[in-house]
Amino acid sequence: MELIIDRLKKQYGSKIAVDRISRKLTPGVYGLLGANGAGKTTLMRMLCGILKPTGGSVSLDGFDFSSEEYRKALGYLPQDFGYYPNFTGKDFLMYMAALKGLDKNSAKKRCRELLNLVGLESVAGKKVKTYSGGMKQRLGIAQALLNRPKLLILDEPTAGLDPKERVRFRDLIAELGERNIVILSTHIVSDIEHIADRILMMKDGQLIFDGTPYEVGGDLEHFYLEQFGEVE
Ligand SMILES: Nc1ncnc2c1ncn2[C@@H]1O[C@H](COP(=O)(O)OP(=O)(O)OP(=O)(O)O)[C@@H](O)[C@H]1O
Repeated sequence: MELIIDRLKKQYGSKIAVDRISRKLTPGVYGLLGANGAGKTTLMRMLCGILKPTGGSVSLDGFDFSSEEYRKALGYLPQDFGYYPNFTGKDFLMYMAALKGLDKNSAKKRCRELLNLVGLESVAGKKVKTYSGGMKQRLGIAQALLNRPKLLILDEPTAGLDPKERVRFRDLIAELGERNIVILSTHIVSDIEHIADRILMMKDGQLIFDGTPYEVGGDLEHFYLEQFGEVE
């Protein structure tokens, strides 16, 4: 499986948010790191086909990102995910499953599996408005997995998770990354260090580093601050 990003660009007026990024990705977990405004969300939204690029293209195994095949292979957790507070966790997932075109029986089965996977089975019948931030985030991850995506894109997925949830999340992502392409963004360096196989660092719309946490030489936080000119 291969995701090919070719000279992808997004420009808003005179501001270039993503500056002709090219990269081939194979299965694994990719941590997209960058300061606020580096272009992470813009890049991810283009990879999800919900934001039209100014130039360039993206394809997954030869299918262009505007195609039905690409959309079917994609799972996405946006940064500002809209939950329905009066839905129960289970109803919310069933609703998302219907939107994604799953038939009722397979939706029921898949929802049960996913609630179990993200550890929400005991609160599945409770309303989302009673959930903690971390629980909502786990529900968001579950909905992104409904269609068994080959390409999973998660924008700031670790926001709001407590330490125990972080460990659970890390294990889940590592497992998914064995056979799928998982791209997750964050501006919290320590979150990515233990999760990602590769680190993609963004600054001013460009990829300024692409390598393994090992290549960084041990201290990612220091390396990151160096790249962003915040170390004397
Ligand atoms: N709709 C828009 N119109 C104009 N400029 C935009 C728009 N969306 C993003 N930008 C600009 O593009 C740049 C990249 O923004 P983006 O949201 O992709 O960054 P980010 O790395 O995701 O940051 P954050 O971590 O804050 O989400 C920023 O300078 C931002 O101000």
